[in-house]
Amino acid sequence: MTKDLLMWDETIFRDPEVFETDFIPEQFNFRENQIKELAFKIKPGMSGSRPLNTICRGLPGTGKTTTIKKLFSEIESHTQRLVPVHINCQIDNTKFAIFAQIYHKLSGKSIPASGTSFKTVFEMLCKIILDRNIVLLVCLDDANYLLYEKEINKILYTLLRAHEAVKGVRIGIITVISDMDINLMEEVDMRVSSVFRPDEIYFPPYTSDEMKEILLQRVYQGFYPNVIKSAVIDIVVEQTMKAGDLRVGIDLLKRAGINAEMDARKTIEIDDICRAYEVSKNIHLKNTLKTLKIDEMDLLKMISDLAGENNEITSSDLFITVKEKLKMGYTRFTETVKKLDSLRIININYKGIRGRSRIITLRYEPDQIKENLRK
Ligand SMILES: Nc1ncnc2c1ncn2[C@@H]1O[C@H](COP(=O)(O)OP(=O)(O)OP(=O)(O)O)[C@@H](O)[C@H]1O
Repeated sequence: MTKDLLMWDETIFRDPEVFETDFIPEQFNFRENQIKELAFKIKPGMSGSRPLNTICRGLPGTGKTTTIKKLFSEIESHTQRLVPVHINCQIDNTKFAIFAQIYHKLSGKSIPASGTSFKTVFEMLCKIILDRNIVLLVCLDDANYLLYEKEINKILYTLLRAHEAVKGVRIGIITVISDMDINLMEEVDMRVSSVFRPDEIYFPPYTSDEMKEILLQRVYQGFYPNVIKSAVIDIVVEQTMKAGDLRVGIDLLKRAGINAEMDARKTIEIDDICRAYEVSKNIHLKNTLKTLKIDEMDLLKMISDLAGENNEITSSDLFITVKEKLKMGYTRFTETVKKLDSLRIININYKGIRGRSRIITLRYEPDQIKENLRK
């Protein structure tokens, strides 16, 4: 019986890979300007000069990482002079871990887990750069993760001033930020800002038509013909726009396809999408929560606790508790509430004749939020 199930080779997926999170699409529309701009900043590195520093900014799922990965593979296919290194700061978020990753990329070797000082790693790295006469281009993706412990200052300072420590070393930096409220230049100290001077490249959210075209492309590549009707795709687009993150739509297609296959059907129906959405909608939540600062997470957890007890939450009552338990000031409190609203995690409704009293409600189940808060 098990054998029959596993060997059943009829599938509606032509290429399941296209629904994976690390899939790099061949066709990458609506980001031509960003690619062009970033290429222009990087270009000096191709002939041995230092690339210009940049900040790529945009909400989650707006194609920042894909743009960079595409450009990096283009660089690698044209030159060995400029060496791009992509760092995922969600995973590597200390100075040592980041430089160890860069060393690994350049040498193919890992740093021994213990006993190697940062100074040694740095010197080994600079030696490779000089010996091979290369220019380094480091992308700090999801750099918001470096802000928590102010680690960003140590990392940027070391990268930006490397040429002062070792003459001839050239390094360009791309930082990627998915939090629209963070002004990186305000977060770094003077020693860094005086040499960093990045240009910003903005990645706007996709419109509904753009989302539809991107998702249609995945459908053509990922499913066999006629697996999903146009009207059903429209619902996927609608749900994706509601969540505000393209990843939700891609995940939704994959899960809906699996749902249809589990029922041994050859077409994806609306019900498959609705069932899938219950899981896929968390992708956006997870991506959004990861961009929050610690005190913002604390406030959200408090709202979730109160909402879980079926309380009506007015902003004035909430502030009394917040002031007492989180020691948060009023300005920061209103800023954070506004941010949670703009990220579509909470809703703010105005109540009362003069509309002064604000009621806060969650857009998700309280438990769903608490489960996805990393802490
Ligand atoms: N223009 C596009 N065409 C096709 N697929 C796209 C496009 N933009 C984004 N995607 C897809 O959407 C998903 C998210 O893209 P990406 O990781 O590049 O976003 P991001 O802005 O870096 O997000 P985050 O800030 O959360 O890291 C990926 O699966 C990517 O393939």
